[in-house]
Amino acid sequence: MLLHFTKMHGLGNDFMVIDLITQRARLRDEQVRQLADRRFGVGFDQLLVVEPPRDPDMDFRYRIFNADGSEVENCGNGARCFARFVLDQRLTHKREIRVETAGGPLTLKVNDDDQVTVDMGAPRFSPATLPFDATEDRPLHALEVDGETYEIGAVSMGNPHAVLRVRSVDSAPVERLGPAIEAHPRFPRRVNVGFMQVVSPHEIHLRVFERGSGETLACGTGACAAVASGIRQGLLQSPVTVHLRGGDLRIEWPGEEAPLMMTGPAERVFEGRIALA
Ligand SMILES: N[C@@H](CCC[C@H](N)C(=O)O)C(=O)O
Repeated sequence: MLLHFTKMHGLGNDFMVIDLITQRARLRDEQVRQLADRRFGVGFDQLLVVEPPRDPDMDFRYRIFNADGSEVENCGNGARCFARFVLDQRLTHKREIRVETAGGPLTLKVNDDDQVTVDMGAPRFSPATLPFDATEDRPLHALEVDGETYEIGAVSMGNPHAVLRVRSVDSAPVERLGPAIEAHPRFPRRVNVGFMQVVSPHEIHLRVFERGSGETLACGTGACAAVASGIRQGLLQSPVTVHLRGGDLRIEWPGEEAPLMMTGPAERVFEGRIALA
């Protein structure tokens, strides 16, 4: 059976997007991993699946799978691509779209300049929400990795994030510390790891080693988590421009229970058909 797909990206964080409203398919973990392979498959950081909503108040259900086949709760860059996809494919004519995700409902707005603004909900800092094995909810937690202690912010954006402040993203030990923190036993469901360089209260550089996908050129939920953690620590003030390797995101957060708003681009690259093995 041939499955129609669209290849998209948000700041170089790339996606295979499949419409399972007009097509039928059931993907096994190993098929996701094969499709994600950049040599033997289509190649992507995440697979995004568009389905009909289960809740009648929502417009769509949107499921997210990492390149390693694991299903996850949330994806910020994916949410923007999702919004462009359902409009471009004429699955909706709405420019403000409500979607169900495994991490909770999201509201997406396609702006007149075609940038997409996503209401990402409020960040959660309580260790149990990630989950993270810690007794207290604090702005920074000491985490021991390979005999050294690092101070990390722990933030849930529906999905779990550890944020580590570094002097420079260029010299940050992303390849060494990323996988070690991702699989740290204090994060029983693993974690996305952000390396944040503060430039000014309104500007940071960020690299993210993503759970289940490795380092990506950009991570939307990672950008939100870094800004929330930076504001909570008194290092940043809303709005914040986040410079990622693939480009910039604008993040706004008034604080407390208010939602984080993320604005950035979403691009279609090509379309194709593939036979499922
Ligand atoms: N690229 C994403 C996040 C995708 C999911 C993440 N790897 C996880 O496992 O939670 C983004 O833009 O937010």
